[in-house]
Amino acid sequence: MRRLPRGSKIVLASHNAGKLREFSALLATSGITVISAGELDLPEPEETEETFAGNAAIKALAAARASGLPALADDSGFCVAALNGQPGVYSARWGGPTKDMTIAMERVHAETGDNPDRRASFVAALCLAWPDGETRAVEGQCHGHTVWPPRGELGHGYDPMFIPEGENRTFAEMTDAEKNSVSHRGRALALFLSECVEN
Ligand SMILES: O=P(O)(O)OP(=O)(O)OP(=O)(O)OC[C@H]1O[C@@H](n2cnc3c(O)ncnc32)[C@H](O)[C@@H]1O
Ligand SMILES: [Mg+2]
Repeated sequence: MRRLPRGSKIVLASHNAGKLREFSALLATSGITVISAGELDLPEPEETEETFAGNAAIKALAAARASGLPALADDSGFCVAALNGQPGVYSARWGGPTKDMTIAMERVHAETGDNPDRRASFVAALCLAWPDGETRAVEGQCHGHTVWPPRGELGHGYDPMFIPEGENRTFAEMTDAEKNSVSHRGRALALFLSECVEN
């Protein structure tokens, strides 16, 4: 399996500002240079798969083919036990056409109702795609529970309503560095660096 040489330039195939900020911190010391899909004016492909890995592959392949560079995509979501794992791969779509995350969090809260089961987790699937179509995927998870009302101004997405295991603050009350050290994305990226990048 091909590994990414140190010093490579790759496309980060995401249009989500919060993810891009976390990735740039996580990759800062990796020796990998990144350019975002937005900077290259790449279109956002439709995410038609039913799995995180499937949608990550769609995004990574589209960006790699359009740019001629290896591309790394992240497909992620919030999985709530009381909702049988929803919103899952539909996490962005629960925010409606403008991906309004306040609306998305309110929907999770409304649909959870008074169910005492507050367990939830974040999942991130990362896919590295090469312009010739080869792909490599890794996944990270972060378990915890939901809180309501939302708390904190940091982070993005569903962060204000999620407390990771062993913490009493929401992700939105933690700095990017604190969140990255335990998050689904931080864990997935650590695996990516060890399995997919030359040491
Ligand atoms: O597809 P790209 O361009 O990367 O951007 P996106 O925002 O559409 O990203 P996804 O399709 O992967 O959808 C993920 C959803 O899950 C949410 N999400 C993902 N990671 C998160 C995190 O670390 N904290 C909070 N919410 C997160 C995020 O807000 C999105 O609504
Ligand atoms: Mg998306």
